[in-house]
Amino acid sequence: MSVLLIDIGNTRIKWQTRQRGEILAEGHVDKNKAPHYAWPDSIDEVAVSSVSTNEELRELFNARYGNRLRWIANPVEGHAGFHHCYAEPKRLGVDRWLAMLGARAVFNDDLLVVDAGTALTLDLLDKTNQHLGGYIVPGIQMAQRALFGGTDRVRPFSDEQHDTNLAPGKSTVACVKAGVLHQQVALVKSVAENHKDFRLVVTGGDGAQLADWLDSGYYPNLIFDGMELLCAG
Ligand SMILES: Nc1ncnc2c1ncn2[C@@H]1O[C@H](COP(=O)(O)OP(=O)(O)O)[C@@H](O)[C@H]1O
Ligand SMILES: CC(C)(COP(=O)(O)O)[C@@H](O)C(=O)NCCC(=O)O
Ligand SMILES: [K+]
Repeated sequence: MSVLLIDIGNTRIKWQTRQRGEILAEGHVDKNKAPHYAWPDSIDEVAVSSVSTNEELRELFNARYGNRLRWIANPVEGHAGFHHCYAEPKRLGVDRWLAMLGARAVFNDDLLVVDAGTALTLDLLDKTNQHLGGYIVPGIQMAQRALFGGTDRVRPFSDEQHDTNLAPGKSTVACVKAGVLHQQVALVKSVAENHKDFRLVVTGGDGAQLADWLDSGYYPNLIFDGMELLCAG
């Protein structure tokens, strides 16, 4: 049984094809290029998780995959021993929920699941699968854009591009890049410090960059792992 797993985030679409847990192929595409993208076809089942309300994409995948398609827009309440803490569980981002399910498949510990995408999310899941809550802040790109877009003189000067690290910046761009990265690393460290027994697990498009500055592994496939588990029942 082959499955196509598609994760629609606020910035881009990621996909993988899998057979019994083995990754056969993967890719990513900007949302606006999705209609003209060469989507895999010889597939038994397709699951799409989406945090973006996008009827065009839904119609696209519906037309392409018909009754093979399962659309996951919200966490499934009462799923396999997972306990929500939101009064309205459907409001929890389905990507956060799937990343927690995916992380649980790998680790039995208390978990701090960090997803560095458009937004940076941090979620605490204890050993009994009780979601204790989390944090949402702008992700790296969004935080930088807020500064460049919301001020007159903090500009993305093209003659100031360079590698990013946590050292104090010596140009506008360096100050913004180092500042935003430092802020994100410091937030994760601070939450981890307050939950010392929780294992830190990092995923998301900017997760590898973040994990470099943290005492943590990078697990790029947590959302897909969660989706595959959900599809398996
Ligand atoms: N090939 C890529 N294309 C676009 N963004 C990328 C790519 N590789 C890494 N990134 C980073 O990943 C971030 C998006 O992460 P992702 O987890 O895909 O977000 P979302 O799920 O919110 O769409 C971007 O802000 C960018 O910094
Ligand atoms: C927080 C998010 C925007 C993160 O999305 P992403 O960065 O992966 O695009 C998404 O999980 C979402 O829309 N959540 C709904 C609100 C909530 O989780 O409470
Ligand atoms: K995220």
